[in-house]
Amino acid sequence: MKVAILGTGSWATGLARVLNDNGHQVMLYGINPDEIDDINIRHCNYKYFKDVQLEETIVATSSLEMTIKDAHYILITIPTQFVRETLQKIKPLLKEKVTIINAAKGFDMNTNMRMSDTIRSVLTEDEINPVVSLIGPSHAEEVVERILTAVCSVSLDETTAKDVQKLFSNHYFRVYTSNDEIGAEYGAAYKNVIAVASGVIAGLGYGDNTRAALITRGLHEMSLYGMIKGAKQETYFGLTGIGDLVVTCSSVHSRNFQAGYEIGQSHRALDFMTHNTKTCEGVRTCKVIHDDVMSHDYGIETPIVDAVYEVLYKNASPQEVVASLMNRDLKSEQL
Ligand SMILES: NC(=O)C1=CN([C@@H]2O[C@H](COP(=O)(O)OP(=O)(O)OC[C@H]3O[C@@H](n4cnc5c(N)ncnc54)[C@H](OP(=O)(O)O)[C@@H]3O)[C@@H](O)[C@H]2O)C=CC1
Ligand SMILES: O=C(CO)COP(=O)(O)O
Repeated sequence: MKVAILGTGSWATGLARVLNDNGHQVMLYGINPDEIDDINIRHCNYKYFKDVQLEETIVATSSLEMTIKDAHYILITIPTQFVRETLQKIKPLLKEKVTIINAAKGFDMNTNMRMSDTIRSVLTEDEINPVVSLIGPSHAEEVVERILTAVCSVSLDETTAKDVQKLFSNHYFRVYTSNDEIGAEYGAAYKNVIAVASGVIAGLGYGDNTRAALITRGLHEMSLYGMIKGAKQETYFGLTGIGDLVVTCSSVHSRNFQAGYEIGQSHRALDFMTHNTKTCEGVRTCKVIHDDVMSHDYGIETPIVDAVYEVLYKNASPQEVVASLMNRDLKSEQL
């Protein structure tokens, strides 16, 4: 099978290795000449993985047309803000029906739609098979080292979910199926905001108790929000829920965690917000969710998202925001 992979960043490279290990033909589409040359000439991706030697069968190009040509699958591994424009470029190039597999986590830049809806708003049923998302606790830095990982192939269509499950699964990469597209996609986006908060509390010097409390209350908050959107509650006890939340809140590999850490250490977000160039989708996701909750009467509270919003967008002191979170009215855990 040929898989066209959008992006030459960390997740594109990590998943390219999984697919290459499984005997599939992979071609990466990139916009960064250094990353493309690294992959094609030096067989590495030095910017992201200093010590990893890649297989020569993993190739990259700046030609979207060459990447898409004869591809059975198109894997989206670019940041969410570029997904719509890239799909619009792909649309006229499609000759046969393909399966789009989304691995990006967040919302569309223009419409704030989740990713599967964004894909379906650009590409029609005549052009693509049912959309699949690959979501779960998986940092590229570990996948590229073939460290045991489990994720979900999420689709409204069971047959396509199973097809993608088979495509990726191997002895170090285990894929489950799920049909809760809404739950998985809102969870994958929401957990990035909680990961920023986790970095902030680490940067401020708090400990394991604090992180455990944050993850637990973060899960509660993200499941309430997901269910408002139509998610199944049980999804939040699975790989796309608690699994993805734990890995992103606890790992030094997470750019969202790193962002929060930097902010916690520097006691203000202004510097980070002005200078950051890394993929850190929790920053925008925080605003999307905050604005959505503020403008609707959903009947839920989102104190962690609100706190991160204050820090990122109002330049509030992280220390003071944490103190005010702790000083809220006491309540039952179920609320
Ligand atoms: N890294 C991970 O472990 C995981 C990431 N994800 C998700 O995958 C998505 C990609 O993240 P990740 O790989 O980490 O990000 P990276 O920052 O590592 O890589 C992003 C890549 O996309 C390229 N790019 C940017 N814009 C375009 C465009 N318009 N067309 C083609 N390529 C483009 C970048 O080029 P340049 O270098 O020039 O900017 C870079 O090569 C995100 O949504 C993330 O949440 C999901 C699970 C795990
Ligand atoms: O989604 C991820 C892990 O599942 C990647 O998280 P970061 O974007 O924070 O690195």
